[in-house]
Amino acid sequence: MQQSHQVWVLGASGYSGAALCRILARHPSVNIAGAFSSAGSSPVEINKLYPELSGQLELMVEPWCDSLITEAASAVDSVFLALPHEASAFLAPLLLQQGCRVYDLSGAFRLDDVNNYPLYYGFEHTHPELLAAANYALPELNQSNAAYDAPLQSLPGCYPTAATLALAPLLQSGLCDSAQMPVVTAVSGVSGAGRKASLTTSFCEVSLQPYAVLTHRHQIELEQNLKCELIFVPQLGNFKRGIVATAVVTLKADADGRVPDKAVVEALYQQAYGHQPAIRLRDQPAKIDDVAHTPFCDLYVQVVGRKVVIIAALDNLLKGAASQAVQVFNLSNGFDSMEALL
Ligand SMILES: NC(=O)C1=CN([C@@H]2O[C@H](COP(=O)(O)OP(=O)(O)OC[C@H]3O[C@@H](n4cnc5c(N)ncnc54)[C@H](OP(=O)(O)O)[C@@H]3O)[C@@H](O)[C@H]2O)C=CC1
Ligand SMILES: CC(=O)N[C@@H](CCC(=O)OP(=O)(O)O)C(=O)O
Repeated sequence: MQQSHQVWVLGASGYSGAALCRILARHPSVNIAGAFSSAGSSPVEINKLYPELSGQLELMVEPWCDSLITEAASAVDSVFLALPHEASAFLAPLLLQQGCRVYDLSGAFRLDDVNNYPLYYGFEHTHPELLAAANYALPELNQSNAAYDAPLQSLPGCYPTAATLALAPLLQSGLCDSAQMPVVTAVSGVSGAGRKASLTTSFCEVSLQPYAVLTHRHQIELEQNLKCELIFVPQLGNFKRGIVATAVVTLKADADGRVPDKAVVEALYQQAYGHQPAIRLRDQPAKIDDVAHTPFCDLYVQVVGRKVVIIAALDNLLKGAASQAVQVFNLSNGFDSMEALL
């Protein structure tokens, strides 16, 4: 029998942390040695916070305290951080110093350029060396085994997971007209904003609405991933979980005016993702209910003449956060990438 891998989950009282606990609890080679909420909160059974977990998961969520850091080296192999960005930026370096492997679900280590942190995240980053050392862990695109040995695994944002998976095969193929910027519009369920109460996400206030147009922090993350400028319009939808992202690109005509046909474009996606267990290539656009509560990203490609639309759908709390983190954990530790996820 394989030895149990000891893990902590910080942010376990939040949406993505609780989703992580639920998955990790059924991982045959993992023991959740600690699950934490913010300092100053009270210890609580996770199924008191999330009654749907009753009968499925018994786990105490304890208040975090920074003095626990010194116990990390002896207590755990890995720590999952499902925390606000700045809290991750502070804690990850301390946990790495203790020799733990860190899986960070926040944006604290996603960007290459440290100067973008004040602008897009509202804080000064004090560990630029970790931005270079972190692996940007999008398993279907970053497939080098060595990347998953890095002690710091930085998980992509939910919108960038959907939009990067949608666009990468085409943009990398050289078949697109580079004079036309790709356009991405994406609608997210309200759980994308986390569990903490806020007026904008309260029941009577939520109504389909674009926000942070061209200024969202995922704009820069997407441009970094796809190595081009693009237009990104996120929208809040009045449903709980899931994202549908619609990406639009234009194909380039060759010198004789010929344009690649649908079969050529579909073959690119088949080649990139046909063997990827967390991606489902669909012949119809997915609806939210097809992907909610699943670890999949569903992709649909339509081509008419030079016009291409790629539609990606995923659960923001799973393929956009917790199940992707477990996929990455599995890759780091030599398990099947979908262990505990199917
Ligand atoms: N929601 C989503 O769809 C996605 C979220 N993410 C990222 O994952 C992270 C967590 O998001 P989400 O689950 O939505 O957030 P939530 O607001 O639902 O949960 C945040 C968690 O962090 C805890 N916490 C807050 N501040 C601190 C602190 N200073 N020290 C220790 N614990 C703290 C909270 O504890 P308490 O309950 O006591 O307040 C809670 O457990 C964020 O970085 C987010 O950007 C990434 C992809 C998708
Ligand atoms: C609906 C909603 O509010 N969504 C969040 C994105 C959540 C996410 O995945 O991104 P991070 O990990 O970068 O926070 C937002 O727009 O801020």
